[in-house]
Amino acid sequence: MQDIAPQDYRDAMACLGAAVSIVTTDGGAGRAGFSASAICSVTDDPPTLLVCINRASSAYAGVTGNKVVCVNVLSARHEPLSRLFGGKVPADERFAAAAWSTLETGAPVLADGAAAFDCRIASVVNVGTHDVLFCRVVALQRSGCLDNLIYFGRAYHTVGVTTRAEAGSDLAHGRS
Ligand SMILES: NC(=O)C1=CN([C@@H]2O[C@H](COP(=O)(O)OP(=O)(O)OC[C@H]3O[C@@H](n4cnc5c(N)ncnc54)[C@H](O)[C@@H]3O)[C@@H](O)[C@H]2O)C=CC1
Ligand SMILES: Cc1cc2nc3c(=O)[nH]c(=O)nc-3n(C[C@H](O)[C@H](O)[C@H](O)COP(=O)(O)O)c2cc1C
Repeated sequence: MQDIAPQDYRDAMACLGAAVSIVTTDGGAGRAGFSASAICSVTDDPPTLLVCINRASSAYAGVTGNKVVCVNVLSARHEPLSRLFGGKVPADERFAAAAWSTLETGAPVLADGAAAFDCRIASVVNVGTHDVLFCRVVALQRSGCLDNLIYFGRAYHTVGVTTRAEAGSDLAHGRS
């Protein structure tokens, strides 16, 4: 096995582009949220996704205490919001920069996000510095699914369908 330094691993991971979401929580353990790219779909039955959260994150106590999260998928216009939720800014200041509602769990739902997955945390696996959260989706919200904010090469980018008025409904039916 090669001895792989964390920096070498990060340099290689910087080549793996990923969509950016804001993961939020609220409840007895407080309101919190952070920008996240380490998210993926696990299974559609039961609808489950996973989120990797650094245990050093300011959002960690809230997320694991409340046991609920909402994964708010971001569009291109949310880059400034993603920077705010990317660290060092107090939670109140992060949330003051956008409009929020709730679905079933009480975790904040971004009003104009591309999609929102409202989840209860079903199980947690500790791996190194992070916890992997397996999240059961209990409610959904979809709005204009026209573009995504992407993080690639340590910078923000956009990918999307901007020229077709029916793109949202086409995507909903799996057509491309
Ligand atoms: N999965 C995570 O926890 C991620 C954390 N970040 C945070 O944002 C900072 C800036 O990131 P970049 O500008 O992309 O430069 P970077 O060189 O720190 O990271 C490059 C890539 O490595 C991965 N990565 C970074 N930190 C990681 C961590 N602690 N655990 C697992 N994977 C990690 C991500 O895929 C990231 O895009 C990072 O230092 C980190 O604090 C960013 C992306 C993912
Ligand atoms: C584009 C981007 C993606 C990130 N992805 C994750 C992630 O998947 N998991 C994670 O724990 N932190 C991720 N972070 C870092 C957190 O957003 C945040 O910076 C970290 O939790 C520390 O912030 P704090 O000041 O709230 O403690 C990401 C940051 C950026 C800018």
